[in-house]
Amino acid sequence: MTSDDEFDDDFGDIDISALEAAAVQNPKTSFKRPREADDDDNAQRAKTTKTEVPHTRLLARRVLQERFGLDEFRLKQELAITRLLDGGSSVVVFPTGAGKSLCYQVPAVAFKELDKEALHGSRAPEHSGVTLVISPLIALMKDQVDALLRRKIKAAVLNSSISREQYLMTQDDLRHGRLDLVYCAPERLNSEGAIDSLKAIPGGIRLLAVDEAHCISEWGHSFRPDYLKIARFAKEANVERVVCLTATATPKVAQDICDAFDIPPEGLFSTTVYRPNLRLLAQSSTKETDDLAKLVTYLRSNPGPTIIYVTVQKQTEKLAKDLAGNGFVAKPYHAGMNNDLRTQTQEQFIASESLVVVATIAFGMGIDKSNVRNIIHFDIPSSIESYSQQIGRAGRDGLPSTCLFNLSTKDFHMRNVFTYGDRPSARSLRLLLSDICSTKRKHLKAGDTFSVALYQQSKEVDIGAITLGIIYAQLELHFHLFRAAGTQYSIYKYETKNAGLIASDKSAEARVIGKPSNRTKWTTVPLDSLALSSGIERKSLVRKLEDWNDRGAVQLKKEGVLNTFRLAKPLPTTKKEIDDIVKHLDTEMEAKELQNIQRTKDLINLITDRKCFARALAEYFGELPGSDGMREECGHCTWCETHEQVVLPDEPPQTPDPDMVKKVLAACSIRDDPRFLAKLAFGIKSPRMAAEGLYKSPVFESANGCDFLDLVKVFTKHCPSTV
Ligand SMILES: Nc1ncnc2c1ncn2[C@@H]1O[C@H](COP(=O)(O)OP(=O)(O)OP(=O)(O)O)[C@@H](O)[C@H]1O
Repeated sequence: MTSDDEFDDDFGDIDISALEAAAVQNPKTSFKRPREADDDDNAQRAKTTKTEVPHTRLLARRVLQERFGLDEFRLKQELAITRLLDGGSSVVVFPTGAGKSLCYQVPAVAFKELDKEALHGSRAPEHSGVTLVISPLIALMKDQVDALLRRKIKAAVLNSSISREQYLMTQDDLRHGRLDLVYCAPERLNSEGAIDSLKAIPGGIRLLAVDEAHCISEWGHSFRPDYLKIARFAKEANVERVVCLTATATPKVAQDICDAFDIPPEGLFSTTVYRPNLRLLAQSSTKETDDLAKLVTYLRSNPGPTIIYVTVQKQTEKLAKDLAGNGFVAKPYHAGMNNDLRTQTQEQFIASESLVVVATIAFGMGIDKSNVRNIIHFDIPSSIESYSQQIGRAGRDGLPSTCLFNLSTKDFHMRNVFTYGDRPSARSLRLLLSDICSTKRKHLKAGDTFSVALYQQSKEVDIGAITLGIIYAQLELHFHLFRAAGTQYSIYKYETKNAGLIASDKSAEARVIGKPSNRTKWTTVPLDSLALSSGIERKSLVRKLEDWNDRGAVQLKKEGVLNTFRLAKPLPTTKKEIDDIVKHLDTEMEAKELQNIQRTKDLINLITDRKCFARALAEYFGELPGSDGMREECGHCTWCETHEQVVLPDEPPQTPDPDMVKKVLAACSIRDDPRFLAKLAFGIKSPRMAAEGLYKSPVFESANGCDFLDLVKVFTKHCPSTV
């Protein structure tokens, strides 16, 4: 289980290697970058930089007005944009909804204008280069691209949401320099083919925009190791300049971002998180308090569009129903709902003057609604950063809005489920490393590839999919064992639709694939062995099958996602080498767990301190008193209004009950993993627990009032063979 349903992972991009192969091979679209053109580009880049400076500010304003229909820049938009147009890189830290997107959209359009204006010749339009936007939010990319297309700005997405035809078309557009902006998810940089095609864009990557850039920092609240690959990519692809954007960056996180892309301090443009129109309230309650009644009273006296944040998907449904029972129009929203329903709820919310949406953190990113009147935290957010980002969605129109934090002792259990659930046990790490470095891969040398079915491996080693992804990224980035090379399907089968078309195909690939089975409806194509025996590349065979599918000769079915990795050196073989990696990973996971515990403490301290909330928030993000109009006291938070501390009821964790321990041990024969037993007793799900059918056992969550780490200690005594 993980708290990270904030982002849509792009793991669905699985036929990417085949698509890339198709795009590259298409003779109509293939592009060979002429040597002379490269050289010209470089020379012109050097020349134009000198002449651009006086024009850039005016040009940016003109693009803003003529292409985006807006009058003037906000905050430090103009400073950040001008710096980019002048050839520098920027880090932009503006609050939610402040207008970060324009900081890359305006330059993306302005580059072509700059080229036209340059005094000493210019790049040809098709050599103007592209702005590549990396964002973890697939839905948001699509919304932005649609909005840009409406403004006649040429933009496209490259992610798992698009069809094969759209993908090939976008690749073609890229190769011919027809796009101003292209959006993709960070996971795309796990594909060698995708990296190669981005590197081959004529005119190069003029600007790389990294959205949600706090994910780069290990100190950030949602560190994503794939983000570290962006900086590596930026160097390898010689991107001309970078803009990193985030709504939440402590000084440490901002520094990490600057360091990753070698951006000097003058490239950092940040504005205050202080929002004078937001009234920040907090109230505490005990396990016995009727929180629903309190919420209903609050909503009756604070009408208007409202988002209520809770932690788990089920709770969104229940609370929305409870509120509907009390006469409110309330809807749930979470990542598990189908896309149509999510879109419908989102659209209703945007149009509504009164709708209450009860949501997980999946709701809000990219929702451009100016009159949200209430943001309510009905659970404990994961960090001050998340809290700040979420309250930032209130009152974008500048009108008074309220943010209520309902802090209840009963919510700590769920927060801890997320905090402790993300860390795999040492046993799981050992199993994983033994599996990756198994003897079957002993013969592999640097440059060779190996493939893993991550979904299957996740179950076998009892590590959730997202954590597994993080570990693979660490093995790549910290241990330099291999590099992610892409994803592919393990099984290709087809049903014949037009036997004549297949029979008339005399290509080498068709010969190798052979005749369709006449005994079964579906013919399975053993791609790996055919490629090995024939010497024809696997991707050429895949391309042939896709081609048959496109021409209606067959209906193709693809199953079983495999992630492929290219070795940087032979995999470790000795027990010591493997143990060292396990130890290192375990130490890192422990540090991360402690960091997450501290994040919750920091947030609780902020709410329960004897201090103005708004001021404490601004200080957390490194703002000094007096900066940007921030006063000693905001005058309208719970502290400022009452000068009474919000007191968290003292409800210490229970001591693990020996009877409970006995029951857990009686219900489960596992004795090789104390963390597993502690998770079972505490109520944290895991792939192994699902396989053992233990969720329904009465012992699951039977010790939810205990401290999780106390439980680990108790169960360690019953697992003698583990360290
Ligand atoms: N200078 C401006 N003048 C008027 N409107 C603007 C300006 N800059 C941005 N906006 C508008 O503000 C809204 C929010 O912008 P945007 O989505 O870029 O914010 P953001 O900072 O990326 O927010 P988030 O953190 O939620 O992603 C958009 O409707 C955008 O058109």
